Amino acid sequence: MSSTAKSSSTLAANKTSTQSQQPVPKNWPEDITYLTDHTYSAAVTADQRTALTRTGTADATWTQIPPTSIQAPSPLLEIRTVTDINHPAAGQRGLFATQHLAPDSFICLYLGHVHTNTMSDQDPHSDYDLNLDHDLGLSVDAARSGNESRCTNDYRGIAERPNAEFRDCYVQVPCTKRAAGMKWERRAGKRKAGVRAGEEVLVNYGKGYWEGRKAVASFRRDEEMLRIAQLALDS
Ligand SMILES: C[S@@+](CC[C@H](N)C(=O)[O-])C[C@H]1O[C@@H](n2cnc3c(N)ncnc32)[C@H](O)[C@@H]1O
Repeated sequence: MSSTAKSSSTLAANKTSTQSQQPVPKNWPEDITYLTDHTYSAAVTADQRTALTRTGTADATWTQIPPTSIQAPSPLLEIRTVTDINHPAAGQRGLFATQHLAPDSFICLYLGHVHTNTMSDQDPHSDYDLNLDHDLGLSVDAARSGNESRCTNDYRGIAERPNAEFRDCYVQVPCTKRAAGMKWERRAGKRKAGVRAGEEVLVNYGKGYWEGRKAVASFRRDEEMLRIAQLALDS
């Protein structure tokens, strides 16, 4: 599963996550912890964390997202329950733009629990797992905790093409070892071609995602999940 501000009154601030007094977006699922930054599995090593930090010039083209562009909840987005019965994810949640999101503009980070890709540290059944760094063997799972991004659906069966995509970017995180007290650390963020106000934000999960879901559905003998995965693969 990679722009700016409207009144925060479009997002309810009357509920809080279980861990803090952090306001959560309207329609946020009650059983999911709302995050404002990643959490990390104990299996993620200090070396892996360091490798996520911007050090060299090879990745200098990656966008640095200024802290002012990252708001939680995001005023750019609204989580809605999909009521259109022709929508393949009807009854589930989807993510919608509250205003026009300009082409190539930053939309939202994909936050969740960063884990290693070892069998013991991942949930193969998760529908919310996004690769963070293949070489480092790290992914982000938003199955139990995350932010608005976890509600982004795949474009298959909904639109002709995706209108957003996940791109690598950097955000500033606190660092006591740096004189500035901050360093740039890698994240996945959504941006792309432009999304009209009220339009659903859709990405391309990739065929591999749906093939994986199909395999899990077959293993679980979950007919409904199998049907959805096959539909997505056929569309
Ligand atoms: C990351 S979640 C997306 C948010 C999800 N709709 C929700 O309510 O939390 C991924 C799951 O959403 C559903 N989904 C997303 N895009 C879909 C599509 N194009 N067709 C059918 N189901 C889709 C599938 O159940 C998939 O496993």
